[in-house]
Amino acid sequence: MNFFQIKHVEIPHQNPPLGSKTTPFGCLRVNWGISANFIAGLWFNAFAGDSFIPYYAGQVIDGINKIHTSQDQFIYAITLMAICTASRAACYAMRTGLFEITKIKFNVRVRNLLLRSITRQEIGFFDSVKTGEIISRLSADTTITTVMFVNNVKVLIASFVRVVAVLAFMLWLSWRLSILNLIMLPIIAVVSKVFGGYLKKVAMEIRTSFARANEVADETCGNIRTVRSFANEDRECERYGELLEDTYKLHVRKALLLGSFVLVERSFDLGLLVLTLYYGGHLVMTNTITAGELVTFYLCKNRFRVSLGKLTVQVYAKLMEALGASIKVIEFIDRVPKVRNGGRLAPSKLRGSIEFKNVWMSYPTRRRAHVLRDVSFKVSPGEFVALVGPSGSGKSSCVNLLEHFYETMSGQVLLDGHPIKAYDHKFLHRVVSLVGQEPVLFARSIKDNISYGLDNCSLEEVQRVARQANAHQFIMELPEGYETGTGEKGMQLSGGQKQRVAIARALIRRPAVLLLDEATSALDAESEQMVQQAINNLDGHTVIVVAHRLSTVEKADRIIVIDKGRVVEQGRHKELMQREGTYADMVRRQLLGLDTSDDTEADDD
Ligand SMILES: Nc1ncnc2c1ncn2[C@@H]1O[C@H](COP(=O)(O)OP(=O)(O)OP(=O)(O)O)[C@@H](O)[C@H]1O
Repeated sequence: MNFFQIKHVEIPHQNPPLGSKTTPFGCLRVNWGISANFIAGLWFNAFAGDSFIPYYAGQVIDGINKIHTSQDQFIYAITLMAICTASRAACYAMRTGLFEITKIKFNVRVRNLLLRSITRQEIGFFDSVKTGEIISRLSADTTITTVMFVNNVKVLIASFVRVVAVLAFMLWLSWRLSILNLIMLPIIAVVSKVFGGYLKKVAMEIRTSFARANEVADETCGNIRTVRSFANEDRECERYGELLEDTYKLHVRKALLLGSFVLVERSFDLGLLVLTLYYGGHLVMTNTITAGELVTFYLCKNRFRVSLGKLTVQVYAKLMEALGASIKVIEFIDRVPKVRNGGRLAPSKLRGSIEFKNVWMSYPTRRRAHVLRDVSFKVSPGEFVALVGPSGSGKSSCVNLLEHFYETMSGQVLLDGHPIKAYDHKFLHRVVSLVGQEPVLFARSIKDNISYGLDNCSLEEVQRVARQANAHQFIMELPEGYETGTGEKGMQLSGGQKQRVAIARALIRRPAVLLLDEATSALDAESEQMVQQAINNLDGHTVIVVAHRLSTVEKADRIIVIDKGRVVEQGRHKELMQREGTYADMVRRQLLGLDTSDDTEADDD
């Protein structure tokens, strides 16, 4: 952990190996040139400023006493004092500039490492950690960590050097007066330790409390339409206010702690001042030291106390506070994802066969609820398969496994005979494309949304897939065509338009496996039929469709019926209708306009 060793901050282009410790404190690079100058500057600063200036101030006093016999000592002392002051100012300027650069470099590095680590976490992590907390860690906590840390390391080094230099000078001036001043050190150390411990705890609570308030603000602003439609703005603001009130109370606790600490420290200081002047006056009267030396000692003692105070209150206590804020940041940076994307398999050709082999699954947040139970089925290359079943039966969970968002508890999900996790992360998501239930678009142009994650995609290619997804016509009717912005999360498009853009985004990758999870649910019958037609015409792609509207999957090569996490039937539409089982019942209920979406919650085992 060397904070002077900064040449440049390298942001790794590749992810650091999983499990490797990547704390920001360990990754600053070395520039010995700057470090050496820097340390030398600080030493000189400390010596010149804090030892020689008081020394020559004392010499000036003694020079004044002898001014009637010679002016030399007086002039000499003033000249050297001026030189020391100028050098000190130059060193101070250098130190300030270097630390400002260090601070921003450190901040940039911590933020980069944090986002890089967060985006590598498994999807289950985002089920339990809310976006508001992540944003809070990324913004406020990284700033506190880096600004406080670097600022205090600056003060720590400067104060430490000053304490050592000034103490040596004080001992040289008068060991008696020095010892008198040193007896307070152990007491201050104990007091600092106790207060520092409390401060670290409060600082952590403050950060967590801020993160909670941020979660509410993030949720409210992110879902403002829902909040407005329930006229719940005031309630949300009250919730936010209550959480901020908690933060305020914690800040009051911190202020009281700091105040008490300063009070204790200043009381020691006052007692010591009286003792030093009393005993120092006695030494001058007995001709052990001169009046000028007492002035020098007094000035040195003040600097010693200020520096020691900084080492304790400002540095120790504030470093503890920074540590409180940084614990979560470092924890997130060092977190090893529970689902590893460490596969290396990336064959040049993928046929697109899929097999679920005795798969059991539960979500990390509800370990005991099995959402898939011994699920087994096969999908051949180029087959069009539909997953149907009541709401909550586990259809999307199958899709989640195929995307390697989660891992199975037991059993295997195979793609072309290899476990999904054996595939390279980037390769897998190029050959397996998903259009989810609520597709999310990014706040950029339609063209950029369709070509998301791909480099050098031509407009012709984008238009080709947009036509396939039945989106071209509505896009051309927009004021700026393919350059039209979609707004945050695609809010400036209708649900059906969003779905068509999302389908085009999946098709442009020419995936070997296309997963459509209720991807056409927001389309009108005509658009749905056209998109469906396009999907049916896809050649050489394996297509898995999750659908509630059973009329859309009648033409599927195979329909797999899932109920309560188990495969209960499979076959073509006709076969299943003849079987008079769950599927036939669902179709009949839908034809009669009855609800088929009775929830089948996973049972706790
Ligand atoms: N991220 C999650 N964390 C915990 N439980 C989840 C999560 N996602 C889904 N579940 C639970 O898993 C079960 C199966 O959900 P899944 O989304 O697979 O059902 P589905 O058949 O696709 O339902 P629908 O047709 O309504 O989309 C449900 O009980 C659901 O509550």
